[in-house]
Amino acid sequence: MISAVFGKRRSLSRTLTAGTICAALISGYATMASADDGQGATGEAIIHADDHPGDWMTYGRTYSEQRYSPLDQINRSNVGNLKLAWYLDLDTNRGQEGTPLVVNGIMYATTNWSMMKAVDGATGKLLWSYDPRVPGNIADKGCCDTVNRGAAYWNGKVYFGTFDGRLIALDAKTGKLVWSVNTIPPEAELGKQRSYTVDGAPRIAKGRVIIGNGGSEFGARGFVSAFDAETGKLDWRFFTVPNPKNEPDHAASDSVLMNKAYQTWSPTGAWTRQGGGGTVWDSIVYDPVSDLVYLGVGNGSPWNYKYRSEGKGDNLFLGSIVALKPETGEYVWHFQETPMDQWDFTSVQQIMTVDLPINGETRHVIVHAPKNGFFYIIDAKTGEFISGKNYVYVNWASGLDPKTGRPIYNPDALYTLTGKDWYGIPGDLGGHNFAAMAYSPKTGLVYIPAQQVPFLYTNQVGGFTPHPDSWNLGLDMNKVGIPDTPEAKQAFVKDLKGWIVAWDPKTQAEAWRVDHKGPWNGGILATGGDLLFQGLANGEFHAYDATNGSDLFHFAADSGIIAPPVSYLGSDKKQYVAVEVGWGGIYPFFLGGIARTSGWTVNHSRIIAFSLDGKAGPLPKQNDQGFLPVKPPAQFDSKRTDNGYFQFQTYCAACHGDNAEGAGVLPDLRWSGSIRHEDAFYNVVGRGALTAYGMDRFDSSMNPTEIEDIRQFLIKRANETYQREVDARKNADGIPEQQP
Ligand SMILES: O=C(O)c1cc(C(=O)O)c2c(n1)C(=O)C(=O)c1cc(C(=O)O)[nH]c1-2
Ligand SMILES: [Ca+2]
Repeated sequence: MISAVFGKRRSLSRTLTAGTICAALISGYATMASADDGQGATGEAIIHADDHPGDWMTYGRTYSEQRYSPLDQINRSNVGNLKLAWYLDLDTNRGQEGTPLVVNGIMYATTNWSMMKAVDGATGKLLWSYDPRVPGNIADKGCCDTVNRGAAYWNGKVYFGTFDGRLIALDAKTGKLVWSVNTIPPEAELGKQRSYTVDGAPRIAKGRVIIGNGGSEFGARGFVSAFDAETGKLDWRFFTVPNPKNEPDHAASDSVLMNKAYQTWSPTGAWTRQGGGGTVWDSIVYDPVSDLVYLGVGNGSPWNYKYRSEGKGDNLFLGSIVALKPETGEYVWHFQETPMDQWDFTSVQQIMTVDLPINGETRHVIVHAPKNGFFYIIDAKTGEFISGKNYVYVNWASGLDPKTGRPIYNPDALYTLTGKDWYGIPGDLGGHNFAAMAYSPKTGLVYIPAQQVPFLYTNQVGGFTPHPDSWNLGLDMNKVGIPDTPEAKQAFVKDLKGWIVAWDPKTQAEAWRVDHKGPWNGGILATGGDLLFQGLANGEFHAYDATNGSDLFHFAADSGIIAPPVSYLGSDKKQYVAVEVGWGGIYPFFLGGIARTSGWTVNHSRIIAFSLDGKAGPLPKQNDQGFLPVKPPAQFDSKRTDNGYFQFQTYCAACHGDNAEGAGVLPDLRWSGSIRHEDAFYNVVGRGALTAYGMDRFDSSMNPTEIEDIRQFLIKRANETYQREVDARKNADGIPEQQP
């Protein structure tokens, strides 16, 4: 890829060699004049990332987002001696999903609640931090924890999105604000059913900062915006689903939406009120070889295809990769992986470009492992489907049409059309979610943090009824949870799996795998030392042999890890491997107690960094008991608990856990002091006593009787589960016995 870029830009390489770019960066002349091809000095430095492999300048290290570091001081023969070099405690104990950037030895890490920390990569010393003060009451405007996946670097500035929709540029040296813009235009905010949050990392192409958003579980119409990196001025915007009236938005997407996409939706489905979805909440990739920006487009809103689009049409561009021109946002091509989405099958998962030998020629391709469970190889220039094969077990499709790549549906999986429940694999969390995969050019393998988490899709009966302040899926929220019987739980837990698939894209087959305890493990880093690094849900950090998966090193990080590691050189020229530690994201939030089966840890969020001569370990011992069961009030009103369950599953479960069992990130409401008194509970849930901590007030979505019903339900659940939770604290793993 590098040679392809160099070949194309010979004029540039004459005037500005990779060496001078690197030297310019290191001596701080990052503001040097842009090169003539519009990439700018930072763009060239990212394109030539392998000339300064000690940096990690963009989300996936290179524009190809392979998450491969050529560094090899740490390798298979010495990784067994890896030691903790430093750790930095974070000020939020929630899910940490960030990929830190490293430029000239300085780490820029974003953390939960959209905070940014600049840290000396060799010592862990905090240089500055920035808190954009996201209001606590908007945590429930996003589906999946107030996470943040990372930053972008350009020309002496660092950029990141905030959960309340801002894009912020800071001076990389001082942490001072340079500019801040609201990325959500007023016309997109259509009341309480529409909800936008920003938790993905921005990417920068040719001086434009491109950022998307999330919200399709509530009601949202997806779009990305490109802002001038220097000024923050809006350059272009691209909506991923049509305007409900098929009118121009005066955006870059107008022509393709009106001429191509609108016809793939029914004119009067619920999408016209609910936005249609298609949020671009994770992957946005610029490929300098094809000179295109790729968007990974998300699921439909509402999920229910029968309600959303009256069961008609493919619903472009849901579940698609869309390619745009970086300068204008003009549409170039698309490839739809999941037509007629009704499973939350987002295609936002990391888009990676590689050069692969295919039928005797080297082709520059996109490789993609979206939620739907298939591994796709697509021509990066044209979007032509080359091949696809399932990388996990799937039951919704028997395969892909070899010519078009369209899924061959299992008719039973189309549950909104059959009207019958569907136990889908993958489920809504996908065969692979945001946890990044990696590719090693040395082994030719793609390493996917794969998982199996089934989901019972059940239609909402009686038509689509949206609720403000709640997920609006068109599904029956009373049914999507797991019944609290040993049989139901055991059957479900038996189907939960998490592992690394080492996937050979040349043969479209699994080469080998490494099994984990359960789903929801961290992203993967591959290195020139023939190593893979991955943190696990059970709080361990591992190094594996990239050629065969042998486990070569592990470290007790004490808290679940979901973020991807990075590797870099510190100012001392030593190789470090670092990762953010912190259990959270949607799996423990929504699945609650069930998620504990991946490994039960108490969340102490940190950044940890390793080197061969580190002297900081092991980590200090901390409370590993978590929220301890408290004997609940004995009395509850059993006439109110059914409605309490319905209200809980509708408004509370997505953060506090299915059926009121927590997984240790947010308070486990069964043991909360506030369930002891009606007023105390109403003060929190109805009047917002804890908004500063992320707990919104719900008095505009529920009346006091409904809120009291929830309290009665919580007391019932606390009584049902108290003894088994007390007993579980005596087990080695803290998981109640009947959950094997
Ligand atoms: O449809 C959306 O807009 C949207 C947004 C997000 C998000 O912003 O984090 C997630 C999802 N969907 C989603 O489907 C999903 O599985 C998911 C997991 C996570 C996470 O960070 O744990 N976010 C999201
Ligand atoms: Ca989604």
